[in-house]
Amino acid sequence: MDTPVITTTDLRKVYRSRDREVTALDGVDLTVREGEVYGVVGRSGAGKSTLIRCVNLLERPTSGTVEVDGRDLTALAGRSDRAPAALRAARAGIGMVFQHFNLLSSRTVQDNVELPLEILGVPRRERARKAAELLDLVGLSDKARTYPAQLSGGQKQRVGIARALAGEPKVLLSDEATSALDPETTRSVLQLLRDLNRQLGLTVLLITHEMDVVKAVCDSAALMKGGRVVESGTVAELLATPGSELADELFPVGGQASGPDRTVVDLTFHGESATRPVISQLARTYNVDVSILGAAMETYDGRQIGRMRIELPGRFEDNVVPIGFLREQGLQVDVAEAGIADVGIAAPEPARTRAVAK
Ligand SMILES: Nc1ncnc2c1ncn2[C@@H]1O[C@H](COP(=O)(O)OP(=O)(O)OP(=O)(O)O)[C@@H](O)[C@H]1O
Repeated sequence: MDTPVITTTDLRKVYRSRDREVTALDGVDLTVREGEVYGVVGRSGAGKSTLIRCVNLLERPTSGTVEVDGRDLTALAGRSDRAPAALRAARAGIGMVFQHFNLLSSRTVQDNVELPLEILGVPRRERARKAAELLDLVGLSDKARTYPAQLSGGQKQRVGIARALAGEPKVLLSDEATSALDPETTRSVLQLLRDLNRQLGLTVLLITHEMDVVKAVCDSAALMKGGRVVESGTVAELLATPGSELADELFPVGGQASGPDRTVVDLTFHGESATRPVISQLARTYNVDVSILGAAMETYDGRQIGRMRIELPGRFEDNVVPIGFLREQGLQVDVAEAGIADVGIAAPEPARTRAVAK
Protein backbone atom coordinates (compact mmCIF):
# COMPACT_ATOMS: atom_id res chain seq x y z
CA MET A 1 0.00 0.00 0.00
CA ASP A 2 3.02 2.28 0.17
CA THR A 3 3.78 2.51 -3.54
CA PRO A 4 2.80 5.91 -4.92
CA VAL A 5 0.32 5.58 -7.78
CA ILE A 6 -0.45 9.26 -8.32
CA THR A 7 2.21 11.90 -7.69
CA THR A 8 1.90 15.54 -8.56
CA THR A 9 5.01 17.68 -8.16
CA ASP A 10 4.88 21.46 -7.91
CA LEU A 11 1.78 21.46 -10.08
CA ARG A 12 0.67 24.87 -11.26
CA LYS A 13 -2.25 25.91 -13.39
CA VAL A 14 -2.81 29.50 -14.41
CA TYR A 15 -5.91 30.34 -16.43
CA ARG A 16 -5.25 33.32 -18.66
CA SER A 17 -7.85 35.37 -20.41
CA ARG A 18 -7.42 38.68 -22.17
CA ASP A 19 -7.63 40.88 -19.11
CA ARG A 20 -6.86 38.62 -16.17
CA GLU A 21 -5.02 35.65 -14.76
CA VAL A 22 -6.32 33.13 -12.21
CA THR A 23 -3.86 30.88 -10.44
CA ALA A 24 -6.03 27.80 -9.82
CA LEU A 25 -3.15 25.56 -8.69
CA ASP A 26 -0.21 27.12 -6.95
CA GLY A 27 2.42 24.40 -6.49
CA VAL A 28 0.51 21.26 -5.52
CA ASP A 29 2.48 18.26 -4.26
CA LEU A 30 0.23 15.26 -3.74
CA THR A 31 1.01 11.58 -3.27
CA VAL A 32 -1.72 8.96 -3.47
CA ARG A 33 -0.56 5.47 -2.58
CA GLU A 34 -1.64 2.22 -4.15
CA GLY A 35 -4.96 0.88 -2.89
CA GLU A 36 -6.03 3.91 -0.89
CA VAL A 37 -9.08 6.11 -1.13
CA TYR A 38 -7.81 9.69 -1.02
CA GLY A 39 -10.13 12.63 -0.56
CA VAL A 40 -9.35 16.21 -1.53
CA VAL A 41 -11.58 18.73 0.21
CA GLY A 42 -11.83 22.47 0.11
CA ARG A 43 -14.23 25.33 -0.44
CA SER A 44 -15.61 26.32 -3.80
CA GLY A 45 -12.82 27.82 -5.90
CA ALA A 46 -10.01 26.14 -3.93
CA GLY A 47 -8.80 24.36 -7.08
CA LYS A 48 -10.12 20.81 -6.51
CA SER A 49 -11.68 20.30 -9.95
CA THR A 50 -8.66 21.78 -11.65
CA LEU A 51 -6.42 19.40 -9.74
CA ILE A 52 -8.38 16.28 -10.63
CA ARG A 53 -8.64 17.36 -14.27
CA CYS A 54 -4.87 17.91 -14.35
CA VAL A 55 -4.27 14.41 -12.98
CA ASN A 56 -5.54 12.84 -16.22
CA LEU A 57 -4.43 15.80 -18.31
CA LEU A 58 -7.98 16.74 -19.31
CA GLU A 59 -6.59 20.10 -18.25
CA ARG A 60 -3.01 20.81 -19.20
CA PRO A 61 -0.92 22.04 -16.23
CA THR A 62 1.01 25.28 -16.72
CA SER A 63 4.04 23.67 -15.05
CA GLY A 64 4.95 20.79 -12.78
CA THR A 65 4.54 17.07 -13.34
CA VAL A 66 1.86 14.40 -12.95
CA GLU A 67 2.89 10.77 -12.64
CA VAL A 68 0.30 8.02 -12.68
CA ASP A 69 1.37 4.42 -12.18
CA GLY A 70 5.00 5.27 -12.83
CA ARG A 71 4.38 7.21 -16.05
CA ASP A 72 4.97 10.92 -16.39
CA LEU A 73 1.77 12.03 -18.15
CA THR A 74 2.98 15.59 -18.55
CA ALA A 75 5.89 14.31 -20.67
CA LEU A 76 3.40 12.40 -22.88
CA ALA A 77 1.16 15.39 -23.46
CA GLY A 78 3.02 17.00 -26.38
CA ARG A 79 2.21 20.52 -27.54
CA SER A 80 -0.79 20.17 -29.81
CA ASP A 81 -4.38 20.32 -28.57
CA ARG A 82 -5.05 16.72 -29.55
CA ALA A 83 -3.70 14.19 -27.06
CA PRO A 84 -1.04 11.94 -28.61
CA ALA A 85 -1.64 8.18 -28.77
CA ALA A 86 0.69 7.51 -25.82
CA LEU A 87 -1.33 9.82 -23.58
CA ARG A 88 -4.63 8.35 -24.75
CA ALA A 89 -3.31 4.86 -23.94
CA ALA A 90 -2.15 5.99 -20.48
CA ARG A 91 -5.58 7.52 -19.85
CA ALA A 92 -7.20 4.13 -20.40
CA GLY A 93 -5.68 3.21 -17.04
CA ILE A 94 -7.47 6.10 -15.34
CA GLY A 95 -11.25 5.94 -14.94
CA MET A 96 -13.27 9.04 -14.14
CA VAL A 97 -16.73 9.58 -12.69
CA PHE A 98 -18.52 12.91 -12.81
CA GLN A 99 -21.00 14.78 -10.66
CA HIS A 100 -23.62 14.85 -13.42
CA PHE A 101 -22.87 11.32 -14.66
CA ASN A 102 -22.24 12.41 -18.29
CA LEU A 103 -24.17 9.48 -19.79
CA LEU A 104 -25.32 9.53 -23.41
CA SER A 105 -29.12 9.69 -23.34
CA SER A 106 -29.54 8.08 -26.77
CA ARG A 107 -27.69 4.94 -25.74
CA THR A 108 -28.84 2.11 -23.51
CA VAL A 109 -27.11 1.49 -20.21
CA GLN A 110 -25.13 -1.36 -21.78
CA ASP A 111 -24.06 0.78 -24.74
CA ASN A 112 -22.94 3.55 -22.38
CA VAL A 113 -20.74 1.09 -20.52
CA GLU A 114 -19.38 -0.28 -23.80
CA LEU A 115 -18.45 3.16 -25.12
CA PRO A 116 -14.82 3.31 -23.88
CA LEU A 117 -14.30 -0.23 -25.19
CA GLU A 118 -15.63 0.77 -28.60
CA ILE A 119 -13.13 3.63 -28.64
CA LEU A 120 -10.36 1.18 -27.76
CA GLY A 121 -11.47 -1.03 -30.69
CA VAL A 122 -12.57 -4.02 -28.58
CA PRO A 123 -14.67 -6.50 -30.66
CA ARG A 124 -18.45 -6.45 -30.12
CA ARG A 125 -18.77 -9.83 -28.38
CA GLU A 126 -15.97 -9.05 -25.94
CA ARG A 127 -17.51 -5.63 -25.24
CA ALA A 128 -20.87 -7.17 -24.42
CA ARG A 129 -19.26 -9.73 -22.11
CA LYS A 130 -17.30 -7.03 -20.29
CA ALA A 131 -20.32 -4.71 -19.97
CA ALA A 132 -22.41 -7.54 -18.50
CA GLU A 133 -19.68 -8.27 -15.97
CA LEU A 134 -19.40 -4.60 -14.97
CA LEU A 135 -23.15 -4.10 -14.67
CA ASP A 136 -23.25 -7.13 -12.41
CA LEU A 137 -20.44 -5.61 -10.32
CA VAL A 138 -22.41 -2.39 -9.76
CA GLY A 139 -25.72 -4.24 -9.19
CA LEU A 140 -27.49 -3.19 -12.40
CA SER A 141 -27.63 -6.39 -14.47
CA ASP A 142 -31.37 -5.99 -14.94
CA LYS A 143 -31.02 -2.48 -16.42
CA ALA A 144 -28.76 -3.26 -19.39
CA ARG A 145 -31.41 -2.44 -21.99
CA THR A 146 -32.92 0.63 -20.35
CA TYR A 147 -32.05 4.23 -21.16
CA PRO A 148 -30.49 6.71 -18.70
CA ALA A 149 -33.72 8.76 -18.47
CA GLN A 150 -35.43 5.75 -16.88
CA LEU A 151 -32.89 5.51 -14.05
CA SER A 152 -32.64 7.16 -10.65
CA GLY A 153 -29.65 9.40 -9.86
CA GLY A 154 -27.94 6.65 -7.88
CA GLN A 155 -28.45 4.16 -10.72
CA LYS A 156 -27.07 6.64 -13.24
CA GLN A 157 -23.95 7.07 -11.12
CA ARG A 158 -23.56 3.29 -10.92
CA VAL A 159 -23.61 3.21 -14.73
CA GLY A 160 -21.02 6.01 -14.72
CA ILE A 161 -18.85 3.94 -12.39
CA ALA A 162 -19.25 0.79 -14.55
CA ARG A 163 -18.25 2.81 -17.61
CA ALA A 164 -15.22 4.23 -15.78
CA LEU A 165 -14.10 0.68 -14.98
CA ALA A 166 -14.42 -0.62 -18.55
CA GLY A 167 -10.75 -0.05 -19.38
CA GLU A 168 -9.73 -1.96 -16.20
CA PRO A 169 -8.13 1.13 -14.71
CA LYS A 170 -5.77 1.06 -11.79
CA VAL A 171 -6.93 4.49 -10.71
CA LEU A 172 -10.41 5.97 -10.42
CA LEU A 173 -10.90 9.73 -10.26
CA SER A 174 -14.17 10.95 -8.82
CA ASP A 175 -15.25 14.56 -9.32
CA GLU A 176 -17.98 15.21 -6.73
CA ALA A 177 -19.61 11.90 -7.71
CA THR A 178 -22.19 12.04 -4.92
CA SER A 179 -22.99 15.72 -4.59
CA ALA A 180 -26.08 15.50 -6.82
CA LEU A 181 -27.45 12.57 -4.80
CA ASP A 182 -29.62 12.36 -1.69
CA PRO A 183 -27.95 11.23 1.56
CA GLU A 184 -29.07 7.60 1.39
CA THR A 185 -28.06 7.18 -2.25
CA THR A 186 -24.79 8.93 -1.43
CA ARG A 187 -24.10 6.31 1.23
CA SER A 188 -24.76 3.43 -1.16
CA VAL A 189 -22.59 4.89 -3.94
CA LEU A 190 -19.77 5.54 -1.45
CA GLN A 191 -20.10 1.98 -0.23
CA LEU A 192 -19.82 0.79 -3.82
CA LEU A 193 -16.62 2.82 -4.28
CA ARG A 194 -15.25 1.36 -1.07
CA ASP A 195 -16.13 -2.21 -2.17
CA LEU A 196 -14.49 -1.69 -5.57
CA ASN A 197 -11.44 -0.26 -3.86
CA ARG A 198 -11.17 -3.38 -1.69
CA GLN A 199 -12.21 -6.03 -4.25
CA LEU A 200 -10.22 -4.73 -7.20
CA GLY A 201 -7.41 -2.99 -5.32
CA LEU A 202 -8.52 0.17 -7.10
CA THR A 203 -6.85 3.42 -6.03
CA VAL A 204 -9.45 6.18 -5.73
CA LEU A 205 -8.80 9.93 -5.78
CA LEU A 206 -11.96 11.83 -5.06
CA ILE A 207 -12.78 15.45 -4.63
CA THR A 208 -15.63 16.61 -2.50
CA HIS A 209 -16.80 19.53 -0.43
CA GLU A 210 -18.48 17.20 2.06
CA MET A 211 -16.56 16.11 5.14
CA ASP A 212 -18.95 13.18 5.60
CA VAL A 213 -17.64 11.69 2.35
CA VAL A 214 -14.10 11.75 3.72
CA LYS A 215 -15.29 10.25 6.97
CA ALA A 216 -17.22 7.48 5.23
CA VAL A 217 -14.59 6.20 2.80
CA CYS A 218 -11.22 7.92 2.83
CA ASP A 219 -7.95 6.52 4.15
CA SER A 220 -6.19 9.83 3.52
CA ALA A 221 -7.21 13.40 2.85
CA ALA A 222 -5.85 16.75 1.77
CA LEU A 223 -7.28 20.20 2.38
CA MET A 224 -6.95 22.75 -0.42
CA LYS A 225 -7.10 26.51 -0.04
CA GLY A 226 -6.33 29.06 -2.70
CA GLY A 227 -4.75 26.53 -5.06
CA ARG A 228 -2.51 24.98 -2.41
CA VAL A 229 -2.60 21.85 -0.31
CA VAL A 230 -2.46 23.19 3.24
CA GLU A 231 -2.83 19.88 5.09
CA SER A 232 -2.53 16.26 4.05
CA GLY A 233 -2.00 12.80 5.48
CA THR A 234 -3.75 9.65 6.55
CA VAL A 235 -6.82 10.25 8.68
CA ALA A 236 -4.91 8.89 11.68
CA GLU A 237 -1.97 11.24 11.00
CA LEU A 238 -4.28 14.21 10.64
CA LEU A 239 -5.97 13.43 13.92
CA ALA A 240 -2.58 13.35 15.58
CA THR A 241 -1.58 16.73 14.13
CA PRO A 242 -1.99 19.58 16.60
CA GLY A 243 -4.33 22.24 15.28
CA SER A 244 -5.32 20.26 12.17
CA GLU A 245 -8.35 21.89 10.56
CA LEU A 246 -9.29 18.64 8.85
CA ALA A 247 -9.18 16.74 12.12
CA ASP A 248 -11.40 19.41 13.67
CA GLU A 249 -13.92 19.13 10.88
CA LEU A 250 -13.84 15.34 10.77
CA PHE A 251 -14.26 14.99 14.51
CA PRO A 252 -15.82 18.18 15.78
CA VAL A 253 -15.85 18.22 19.53
CA GLY A 254 -17.71 21.37 20.38
CA GLY A 255 -18.33 22.78 23.82
CA GLN A 256 -17.65 26.10 25.48
CA ALA A 257 -16.13 26.83 28.86
CA SER A 258 -18.88 26.93 31.49
CA GLY A 259 -17.52 30.17 32.95
CA PRO A 260 -14.39 32.25 33.49
CA ASP A 261 -11.45 30.68 35.28
CA ARG A 262 -11.84 27.41 33.47
CA THR A 263 -9.29 25.67 31.25
CA VAL A 264 -10.63 23.90 28.19
CA VAL A 265 -8.39 21.18 26.82
CA ASP A 266 -8.73 19.10 23.65
CA LEU A 267 -7.39 15.57 23.93
CA THR A 268 -6.62 13.22 21.07
CA PHE A 269 -6.45 9.53 21.92
CA HIS A 270 -4.84 7.07 19.59
CA GLY A 271 -3.06 3.78 19.89
CA GLU A 272 -2.81 2.44 23.41
CA SER A 273 -3.98 5.64 25.10
CA ALA A 274 -7.45 5.13 23.60
CA THR A 275 -8.12 2.14 25.81
CA ARG A 276 -6.77 3.37 29.17
CA PRO A 277 -8.99 5.06 31.79
CA VAL A 278 -6.91 8.24 31.66
CA ILE A 279 -9.68 10.66 32.64
CA SER A 280 -10.67 8.82 35.80
CA GLN A 281 -6.97 8.50 36.73
CA LEU A 282 -6.61 12.24 36.27
CA ALA A 283 -9.60 12.96 38.49
CA ARG A 284 -8.40 10.58 41.18
CA THR A 285 -4.72 11.50 41.16
CA TYR A 286 -5.25 15.26 41.33
CA ASN A 287 -8.63 15.30 43.02
CA VAL A 288 -9.90 17.50 40.21
CA ASP A 289 -13.43 17.70 38.79
CA VAL A 290 -13.22 17.00 35.10
CA SER A 291 -16.20 17.95 32.91
CA ILE A 292 -16.48 16.38 29.48
CA LEU A 293 -17.74 19.06 27.05
CA GLY A 294 -17.73 16.89 23.91
CA ALA A 295 -16.30 13.66 22.55
CA ALA A 296 -16.04 11.63 19.36
CA MET A 297 -14.64 8.10 19.03
CA GLU A 298 -14.11 6.24 15.77
CA THR A 299 -12.38 3.08 14.63
CA TYR A 300 -9.99 3.48 11.71
CA ASP A 301 -8.20 0.44 10.34
CA GLY A 302 -9.12 -1.44 13.48
CA ARG A 303 -7.53 1.22 15.71
CA GLN A 304 -9.56 3.38 18.02
CA ILE A 305 -9.08 7.09 17.63
CA GLY A 306 -10.91 9.65 19.61
CA ARG A 307 -11.05 13.29 20.51
CA MET A 308 -12.44 14.76 23.65
CA ARG A 309 -12.87 18.28 24.95
CA ILE A 310 -12.67 18.56 28.71
CA GLU A 311 -12.87 21.40 31.16
CA LEU A 312 -10.73 21.73 34.27
CA PRO A 313 -11.47 24.18 37.07
CA GLY A 314 -8.99 27.04 37.31
CA ARG A 315 -6.80 28.88 34.88
CA PHE A 316 -4.03 27.41 32.74
CA GLU A 317 -1.37 28.13 35.36
CA ASP A 318 -3.42 26.19 37.95
CA ASN A 319 -3.54 23.18 35.63
CA VAL A 320 0.04 22.81 34.46
CA VAL A 321 0.55 19.63 36.48
CA PRO A 322 -2.66 17.79 35.42
CA ILE A 323 -1.98 18.78 31.80
CA GLY A 324 1.56 17.42 32.15
CA PHE A 325 0.06 14.18 33.49
CA LEU A 326 -2.19 13.85 30.43
CA ARG A 327 0.79 14.31 28.14
CA GLU A 328 2.76 11.69 30.05
CA GLN A 329 -0.06 9.24 29.33
CA GLY A 330 0.69 9.58 25.62
CA LEU A 331 -2.24 11.83 24.80
CA GLN A 332 -2.00 14.77 22.50
CA VAL A 333 -3.12 17.77 24.51
CA ASP A 334 -4.13 21.09 22.99
CA VAL A 335 -5.19 23.92 25.26
CA ALA A 336 -8.22 25.45 23.55
CA GLU A 337 -9.19 28.02 26.16
CA ALA A 338 -6.90 28.87 28.99
CA GLY A 339 -9.20 30.81 31.31
CA ILE A 340 -9.36 34.55 31.70
CA ALA A 341 -7.32 35.97 34.51
CA ASP A 342 -9.11 38.36 36.84
CA VAL A 343 -7.14 41.54 36.39
CA GLY A 344 -6.06 41.78 32.83
CA ILE A 345 -3.39 39.07 32.82
CA ALA A 346 -3.48 37.53 29.36
CA ALA A 347 -4.09 33.84 28.95
CA PRO A 348 -0.94 32.02 27.77
CA GLU A 349 -2.33 31.59 24.25
CA PRO A 350 -5.44 33.09 22.72
CA ALA A 351 -8.40 30.77 22.44
CA ARG A 352 -8.41 28.53 19.36
CA THR A 353 -4.70 29.00 18.59
CA ARG A 354 -4.21 25.66 20.31
CA ALA A 355 -1.03 26.10 22.22
CA VAL A 356 0.72 22.76 22.26
CA ALA A 357 3.25 22.51 25.02
CA LYS A 358 5.38 19.41 24.61
N1 LIG B 1 -11.63 27.39 -17.41
C1 LIG B 1 -11.35 28.31 -16.51
N2 LIG B 1 -11.02 29.57 -16.88
C2 LIG B 1 -10.72 30.52 -15.97
N3 LIG B 1 -10.72 30.31 -14.64
C3 LIG B 1 -11.05 29.09 -14.20
C4 LIG B 1 -11.39 28.02 -15.09
N4 LIG B 1 -11.68 26.92 -14.35
C5 LIG B 1 -11.53 27.27 -13.07
N5 LIG B 1 -11.16 28.57 -12.96
C6 LIG B 1 -10.87 29.30 -11.70
O1 LIG B 1 -9.88 28.57 -10.99
C7 LIG B 1 -10.15 28.57 -9.60
C8 LIG B 1 -10.27 27.13 -9.10
O2 LIG B 1 -11.45 26.57 -9.67
P1 LIG B 1 -11.87 25.04 -9.44
O3 LIG B 1 -13.11 24.79 -10.26
O4 LIG B 1 -10.70 24.16 -9.68
O5 LIG B 1 -12.21 25.04 -7.88
P2 LIG B 1 -13.06 23.98 -7.04
O6 LIG B 1 -12.36 23.88 -5.72
O7 LIG B 1 -13.21 22.73 -7.80
O8 LIG B 1 -14.45 24.70 -6.85
P3 LIG B 1 -15.94 24.06 -6.92
O9 LIG B 1 -16.07 23.20 -5.70
O10 LIG B 1 -16.83 25.25 -6.92
O11 LIG B 1 -16.02 23.26 -8.20
C9 LIG B 1 -11.41 29.39 -9.41
O12 LIG B 1 -11.02 30.71 -9.08
C10 LIG B 1 -12.06 29.35 -10.78
O13 LIG B 1 -12.83 30.51 -10.99
